[in-house]
Amino acid sequence: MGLNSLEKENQELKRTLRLIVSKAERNESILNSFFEVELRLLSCGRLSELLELILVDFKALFRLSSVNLILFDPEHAARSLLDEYVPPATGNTLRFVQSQRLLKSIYPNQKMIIGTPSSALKSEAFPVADSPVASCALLPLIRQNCLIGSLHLGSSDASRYTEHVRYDYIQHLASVVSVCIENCINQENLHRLSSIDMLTKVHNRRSFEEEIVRELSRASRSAHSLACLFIDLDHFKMVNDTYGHQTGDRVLRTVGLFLNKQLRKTDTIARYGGEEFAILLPNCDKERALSIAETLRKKLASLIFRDELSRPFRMTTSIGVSLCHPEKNPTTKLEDMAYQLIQAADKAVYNSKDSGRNQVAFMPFPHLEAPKIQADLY
Ligand SMILES: Nc1nc2c(ncn2[C@@H]2O[C@H](COP(=O)(O)OP(=O)(O)OP(=O)(O)O)[C@@H](O)[C@H]2O)c(=O)[nH]1
Repeated sequence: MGLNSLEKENQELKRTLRLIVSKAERNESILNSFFEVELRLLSCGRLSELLELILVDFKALFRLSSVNLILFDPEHAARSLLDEYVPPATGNTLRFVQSQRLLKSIYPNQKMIIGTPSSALKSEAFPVADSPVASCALLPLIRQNCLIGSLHLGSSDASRYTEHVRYDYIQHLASVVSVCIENCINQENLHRLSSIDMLTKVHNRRSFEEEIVRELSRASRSAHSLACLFIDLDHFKMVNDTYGHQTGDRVLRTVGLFLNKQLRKTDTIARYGGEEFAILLPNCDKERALSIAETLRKKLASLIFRDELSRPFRMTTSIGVSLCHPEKNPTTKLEDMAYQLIQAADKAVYNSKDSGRNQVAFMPFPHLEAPKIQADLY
């Protein structure tokens, strides 16, 4: 072999090596970015955060023209967690289905679909008209052998997703997405369950005590006041004794439902004790808090309850109101402030009961017991 041809072969080998190295570097960078995305997926604590990552960030991170997601949500477990979540408007959609029919028709054998979508599949997978999708990867989301959703990655580049290439990393990503979706839904529902009162479906005491600190912090940042109402049912023992415990339970449920309907979404309603409800009204001054308390008192007194035999009866309530301006107490710890606000509202209820029940009483914050006068000083 001549020197020339050796030189040529050498150059050819060097070029091939450069190609292999650059391919390996590209693969490594793809793997690294997938690894990063995986970590971000796993660190999402809320379903809304996870969906934002999938529907918005995936598009930019993977240079896609469209990302769409279908979730199988037969019992509204996911939807109920997304009350305040607004899905992205452009190009990407989030759909919930109550039956598996659609998912099974897309994935008859639970395998991912790669390539140029037929127009029927495209309109199903990328429903936003004019989505510039020339090739796509449709990934079944599977948990315990059951289709829980479908993730659609669309590219305007026809050669991006082709049947001739293996896409193990995307398949792996779909498995991680499936686990994360299931985890977020379960965790959030569990947290919700542990913070609601099972009988009345309003917040429980533990959740109220967390919420009051959060609301005080919010009020402090925005220099607003926070009003706290305690509502105690009058002579509730008599309701139990006269009409039975089950009727008593129904009264509590009705009151919880009623309070939920009366108040704003930003207000917090909790069952603080047996027959005592607590309410937080953010950004509410004294006059408004007293007027809301008076309206609730009147409306509650006009509710007609019925016992097991359909006998009608009414209930009255004693309501205590207090109010706090956290920014005026900058040296007090939020936890202490919360305790004092609860104490003040509770004391106000006590005064209302003392003055004959079925009325609203106000106790200023901070509520300090009058100092006891010691007899031997006189
Ligand atoms: N049915 C039912 N009763 C409850 C529940 N929790 C507490 N209670 C009852 O609520 C009653 C509260 O009685 P008291 O503390 O004497 O208060 P009251 O009879 O409302 O009297 P005042 O508050 O002084 O007007 C007790 O009989 C409790 O058994 C519950 O979950 N369901």
